[in-house]
Amino acid sequence: MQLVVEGGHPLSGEVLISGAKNAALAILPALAMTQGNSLLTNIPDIADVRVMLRILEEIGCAVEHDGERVRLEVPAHLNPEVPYSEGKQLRASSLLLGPLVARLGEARVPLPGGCKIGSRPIDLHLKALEALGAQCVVEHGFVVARAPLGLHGGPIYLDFPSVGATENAIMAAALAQGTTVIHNAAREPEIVDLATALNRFGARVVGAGTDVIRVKGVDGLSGGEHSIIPDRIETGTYLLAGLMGGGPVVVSHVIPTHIEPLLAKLEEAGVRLMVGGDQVRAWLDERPRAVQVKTLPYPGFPTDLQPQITSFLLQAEGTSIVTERIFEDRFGHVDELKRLGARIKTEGRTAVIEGVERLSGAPITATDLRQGASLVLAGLAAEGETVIDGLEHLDRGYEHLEEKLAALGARVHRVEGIQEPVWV
Ligand SMILES: CC(=O)N[C@H]1[C@@H](OP(=O)(O)OP(=O)(O)OC[C@H]2O[C@@H](n3ccc(=O)[nH]c3=O)[C@H](O)[C@@H]2O)O[C@H](CO)[C@@H](O)[C@@H]1O
Ligand SMILES: C=C(OP(=O)(O)O)C(=O)O
Repeated sequence: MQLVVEGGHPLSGEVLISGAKNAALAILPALAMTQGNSLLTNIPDIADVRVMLRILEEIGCAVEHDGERVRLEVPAHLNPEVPYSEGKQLRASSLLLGPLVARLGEARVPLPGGCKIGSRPIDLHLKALEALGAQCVVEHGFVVARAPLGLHGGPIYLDFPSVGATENAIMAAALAQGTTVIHNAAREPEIVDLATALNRFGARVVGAGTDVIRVKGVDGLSGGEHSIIPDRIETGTYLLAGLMGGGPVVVSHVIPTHIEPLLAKLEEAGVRLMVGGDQVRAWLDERPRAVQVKTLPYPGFPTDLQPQITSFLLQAEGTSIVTERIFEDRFGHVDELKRLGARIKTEGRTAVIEGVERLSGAPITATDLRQGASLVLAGLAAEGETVIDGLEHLDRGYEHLEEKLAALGARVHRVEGIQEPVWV
């Protein structure tokens, strides 16, 4: 499958943002700690969610998935082993470690997959679980965590505010005996959404959204209902997509405070913004100005929007500097963007972008989710056709990508294996 983007047609109009991939992928594993029936709404219909639902079925849950609603029935007995083929496809499969070891006293989870943007160890997850009394080893490709006598609360000090380690720590602590205090916790909105959902199911988590989170363990969790927060990364992606041609574009059903780090940067670049209720409107009256961007844990600029803002800055006036501080290998878009005429140099974790007035379409390859999104954005601005391979990466995290872009006036379509020219 390839995505053909016919560039040079400015986007305008409104796009409805889906539920957050990274919140859904934390709250679905949390349900493995509950017993009974639950309903999650505003679930994004994306490949990663479908894989997570298959995993939940394989460990014993009954799943009904209908568009943006998921009903889950969790029985008293669950299988502690996450199937290898599914588990290794996702980074978020690691988020079943905490719930399964807390509930069953044992978890067997394959070393996770996800975007290849650095080495992505899970040492901080394991250190957190060990602080609660679990013993963790890697055997035959699986992380095995054991706590036959149950977990007990205590202090957890994270060396880095890792999103996944914070989530695993909260979930494990929710069913541990006594109180856990997580220091240097990640503050991302998805952590707050996880805590909100857990509290609805009967957990006692306070402080989510700050760097100290307290969890008082309870004996069990019931099911419940929860609606997933809007996806701040999808929100940013569509704002930037609209701005590739000047806009105006409106993103709806969003939480504007969650994208403040992006909005601040866009204002600096000269973007005009109107924020109201659950909508943000953005447009440009003139060519954007170059800016400096540095990714940081929330509330810093999100690494998951770094590739997309890099594409936006390709056409800015002046020289922009983008520094990636979260992942050591997240410039996979740079070489592909150069094929479209971008002027970028990377040195270590920094990219220096000299704005150009014109990009031109070419065949290019998506190799991870947000890198792929940045190629689509550049393709929208490039003259002629850009043909993008590797759509499976985009499908992991963007719901109805072509339909949403087409509704904004983009000329994009999917084709089955385009015939390469044959040279004789
Ligand atoms: C499914 C999900 O929610 N994915 C998100 C989550 O990934 P993820 O939870 O994997 O990201 P982390 O916050 O854990 O990773 C941040 C940094 O910490 C390092 N690290 C992390 C854990 C660990 O045990 N040891 C360690 O060294 C990582 O290699 C990375 O350099 O947060 C990232 C940072 O906002 C986002 O880009 C991902 O979209
Ligand atoms: C890095 C990402 O996802 P994952 O952690 O699932 O690989 C992302 O969503 O940009």
